[in-house]
Amino acid sequence: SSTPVLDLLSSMPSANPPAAPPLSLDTINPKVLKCEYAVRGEIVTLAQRLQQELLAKPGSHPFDEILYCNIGNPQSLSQLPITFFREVLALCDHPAILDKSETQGLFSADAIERAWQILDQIPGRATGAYSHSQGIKGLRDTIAAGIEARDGFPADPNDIFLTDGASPAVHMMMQLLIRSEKDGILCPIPQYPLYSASIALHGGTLVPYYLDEATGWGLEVSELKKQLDAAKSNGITVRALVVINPGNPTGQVLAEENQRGIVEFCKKEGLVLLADEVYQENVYVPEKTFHSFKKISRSMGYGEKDISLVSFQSVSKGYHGECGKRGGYMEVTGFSPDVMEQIYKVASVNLCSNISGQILASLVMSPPKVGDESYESYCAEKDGILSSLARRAKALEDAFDNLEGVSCNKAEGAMYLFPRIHLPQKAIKAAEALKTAPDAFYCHRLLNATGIVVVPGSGFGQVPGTWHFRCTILPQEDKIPAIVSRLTDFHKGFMDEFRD
Ligand SMILES: Cc1ncc(COP(=O)(O)O)c(CN[C@@H]2CONC2=O)c1O
Repeated sequence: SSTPVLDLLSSMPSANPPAAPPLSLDTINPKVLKCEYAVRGEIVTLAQRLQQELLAKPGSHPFDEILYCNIGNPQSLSQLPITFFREVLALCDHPAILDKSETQGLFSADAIERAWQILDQIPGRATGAYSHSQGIKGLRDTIAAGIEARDGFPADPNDIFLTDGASPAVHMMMQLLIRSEKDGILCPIPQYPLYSASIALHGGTLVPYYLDEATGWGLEVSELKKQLDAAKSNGITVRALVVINPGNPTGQVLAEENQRGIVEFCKKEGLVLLADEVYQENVYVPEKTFHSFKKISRSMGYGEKDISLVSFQSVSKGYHGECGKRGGYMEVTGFSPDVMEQIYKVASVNLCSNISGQILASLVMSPPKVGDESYESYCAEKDGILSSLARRAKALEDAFDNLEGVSCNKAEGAMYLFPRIHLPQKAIKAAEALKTAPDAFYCHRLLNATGIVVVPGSGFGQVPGTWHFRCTILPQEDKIPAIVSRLTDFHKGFMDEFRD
């Protein structure tokens, strides 16, 4: 029966409904409030303010420039992009010049050939069009071939999702895995705070496992088991294990045997292994080699039916450092077809990732080969960047190690150093008086005295009672001596002021 008119009228909104209260911290999603991302936290905000003050009033601070050592953003610190990659990108984005005779003189023959090859894989040769939601199939074929060449085991292009950097891929997996706060994700401590932020945003629980600083940030399977059992006893269902290899902020490169133990652990406990491998090209010590978890698991005889493994890659790191191009992928293996369909559905909500990032991801996984015209120049650029990063890592590691009360593990890989600072009680009390973490207090004082921006260890997590900060190895080599002397002078003054 129809609803009586009176009911309809009473249910009609009144002519002047009360204005909705303006949004406040009390009325936004509490998961957003809980989320934190220290890499661009309040130290960086202060640095940006100081930078404005220096611009407005040169000489207003005891330094003439801000040195951003807080973020792994190589090209913001003058690192040059790889010529071949940029040639291909430019040609793909303006195909009209491909046919011009003068182009032959401006671009390498193999870049022109690669651009044609890529454009032939894009419907309508239009880099301005939406692509397949997993990314252009031809580029996924290239990336799969690159993974196979790296690992020696098959890779399926249909397992690859091209994303706007690794970050959205991580968010997608957290969205898939976390059903409530009762779902936990095992994360390393110290960790890259994308993970703690994403888990918070998706309403899950971060289950910490501590890397062992005394053994060069070793990852002990016994620690994984201990933390897993503790979480279970608190009613948490642990869904996945995050491993960052090479590590951020810790810089360690896992030994193969350690990786095998981790794969066994995930298989035995039924955990999805989330392998963050964005620094796979950043290994600086001869005694370590990067092995993907895909390669390790397959070499143990574990296939699709034995372990669920998601591997993340990015164009932001390595020797290419193309952070702003927002390229990357996740290779999703060991999931059932119907779950893969759900992941595809979520990817399709964002339509597709940006095409430049997709092209770049394919170039990173299939760079110039022996015999290509660009091969020698490509190798010179790549080796030049990586050997310089290795020298900078060593120089800064030695500098930190020479500071009173500071110890610094070797940066075997990645782009960071994470020195431990043994702060005097006087400094800790001074920090407490300011209601700030002791390492944040140190970083603030460092910034105000030298213009050097580093991130407090509390932004990555650390064993309670220990204090660290993270410094990138990215400032150009000619700036390293000035950084070292500024840092050393500051630290001496700080310790003179607060020594117990
Ligand atoms: C371990 C790790 N995973 C994923 C990402 C995300 O990379 P995308 O650019 O591909 O999204 C980063 C970025 N590194 C951050 C950014 O700079 N400094 C850092 O610690 C990272 O360090």
